[in-house]
Amino acid sequence: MAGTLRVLTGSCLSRALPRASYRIPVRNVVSGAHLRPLSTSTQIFHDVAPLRKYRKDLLLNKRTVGLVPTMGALHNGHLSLIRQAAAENTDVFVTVYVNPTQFGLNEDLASYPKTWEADMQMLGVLDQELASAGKGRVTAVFAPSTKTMYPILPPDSSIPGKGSFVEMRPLGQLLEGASRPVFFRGVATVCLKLFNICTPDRVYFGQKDIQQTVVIRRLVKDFHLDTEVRICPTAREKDGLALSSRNVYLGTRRRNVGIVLNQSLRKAEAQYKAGKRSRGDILWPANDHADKTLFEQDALLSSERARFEVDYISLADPDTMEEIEEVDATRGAILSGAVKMLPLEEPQEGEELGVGGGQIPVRLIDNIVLEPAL
Ligand SMILES: Nc1ncnc2c1ncn2[C@@H]1O[C@H](COP(=O)(O)OP(=O)(O)OP(=O)(O)O)[C@@H](O)[C@H]1O
Ligand SMILES: CC(C)(CO)[C@@H](O)C(=O)[O-]
Ligand code: BAL
Repeated sequence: MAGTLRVLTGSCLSRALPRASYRIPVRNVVSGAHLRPLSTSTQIFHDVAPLRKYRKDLLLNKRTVGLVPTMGALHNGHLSLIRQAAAENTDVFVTVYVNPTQFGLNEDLASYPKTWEADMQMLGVLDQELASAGKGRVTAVFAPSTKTMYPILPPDSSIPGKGSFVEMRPLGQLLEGASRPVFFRGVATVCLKLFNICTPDRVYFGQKDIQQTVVIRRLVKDFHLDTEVRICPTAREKDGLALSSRNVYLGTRRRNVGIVLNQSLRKAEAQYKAGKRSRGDILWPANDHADKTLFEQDALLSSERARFEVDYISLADPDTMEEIEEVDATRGAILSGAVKMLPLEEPQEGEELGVGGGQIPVRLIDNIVLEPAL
């Protein structure tokens, strides 16, 4: 049902923290069985048993836990999830774990940004803000090792991979899953583990990764997990670019062209808002804009251009992510897309190139929910 896609609205995006303001020191690392009594300050856990004990104590004290799973490299999108979790729970658990099984063998696991110190400082600043606002607090950060998360067999990212996995077919094989064949298997598997460890009352995910939210809803429903799934709106730059940990690799030239995805989706959305319902009518301006932008870039000198490939621009059913020919206005639909920003061919002296000198390909995703129109 379209209702399952409801994205929270409200103030969770309202206060962005400037990165320059990180000053709060990391506190309370807990790696063994020893635990401090319940406290308002953030504790960092690396192991399952002490976190479970901590969680149990919270339950006995009738406190509620909102879980925000992340892969670190925190930005204001993550913070918006945490603010929402803090508005709805007494305690927020943030997990920081770059899960290897969701990266295919040729994907960017090795280069995925790792900014632990900055992340902890960011959480410290945010937690102070939450304390002043009298909201729930970030009381636990769970940053497990891979041995902890995969205790029996080492993680295997190959398609026939050995191990214990959760798979959703065909949902996990569509769209993002078509380009990243082990992605949703890895996401569903690690989230099941995190949910089992943290037993959250609510879990918080960003709309930016819309197919992931559909996978998580499916996981919770199909496996009867006792938690509520909450989806928060996509935090964006002023021009509409979705915040993403991987944006640090873009550099100015690719970042300016990368907005093409959001622009294309908005053109499709305008068609829906104007009353169009057929796939062709909705998608053509999006494809047209992407094609024209691609053409423009190709025509530039290699020292000036930022080339990209469009992976998909999709109009899909909100529950199954399967392509649709016509939008049922009682259910709405999901417009989504992915582009791959290619390495710069000729980086220029003095150019702002981003992390990796403009040479790391960057996959950008975005989406717009077409709300039921009745
Ligand atoms: N711009 C955003 N707005 C709202 N939520 C976001 C945004 N970006 C990420 N999230 C959410 O934060 C959670 C953790 O995401 P993750 O740590 O992978 O960050 P990311 O920015 O999505 O990184 P990546 O570059 O890997 O896509 C997910 O639920 C994701 O949807
Ligand atoms: C949900 C998640 C933390 C699982 O590793 C990851 O896919 C992400 O950050 O979106
Ligand atoms: N935000 C989704 C995590 C990933 O791209 O691997």
